[in-house]
Amino acid sequence: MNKFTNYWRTRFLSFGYAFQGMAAFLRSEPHARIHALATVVVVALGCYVKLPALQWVLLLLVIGMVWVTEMINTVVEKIMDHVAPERHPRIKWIKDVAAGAVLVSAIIAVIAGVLIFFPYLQR
Ligand SMILES: Nc1ncnc2c1ncn2[C@@H]1O[C@H](COP(=O)(O)OP(=O)(O)OP(=O)(O)O)[C@@H](O)[C@H]1O
Repeated sequence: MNKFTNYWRTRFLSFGYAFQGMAAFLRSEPHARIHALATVVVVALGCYVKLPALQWVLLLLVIGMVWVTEMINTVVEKIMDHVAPERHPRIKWIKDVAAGAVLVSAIIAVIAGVLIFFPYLQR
């Protein structure tokens, strides 16, 4: 196999692993299924009120931010549980700050959602 083919084969496999990661996250984390449901509801509402492109972009950005922070928070929790199963104030700090990142993104997403949808729901 030449270098070029090998490069694309490796990239293709990496995509496969990333999809496996998303599937594992959805399978194992109840939070993920709540996010999935919320995402479907919000996207359906966006289609119903026929959001313009720019508002779709903003909505998708905040939805993505919640997913990404939740996935990273879950990874942080799993790493800490694996490498340091004992209780320790530093582990509490790490997990609390990671959870705080999810909270920040969720609060921003709710505010953005209200600002985007409120004018449509008033009509
Ligand atoms: N090893 C530990 N040492 C000290 N505090 C911990 C430890 N593990 C968890 N905690 C505390 O308990 C909280 C909850 O941790 P946990 O790992 O159970 O996550 P969780 O928020 O319940 O996530 P999930 O519901 O996704 O499992 C942490 O934010 C932290 O305050």
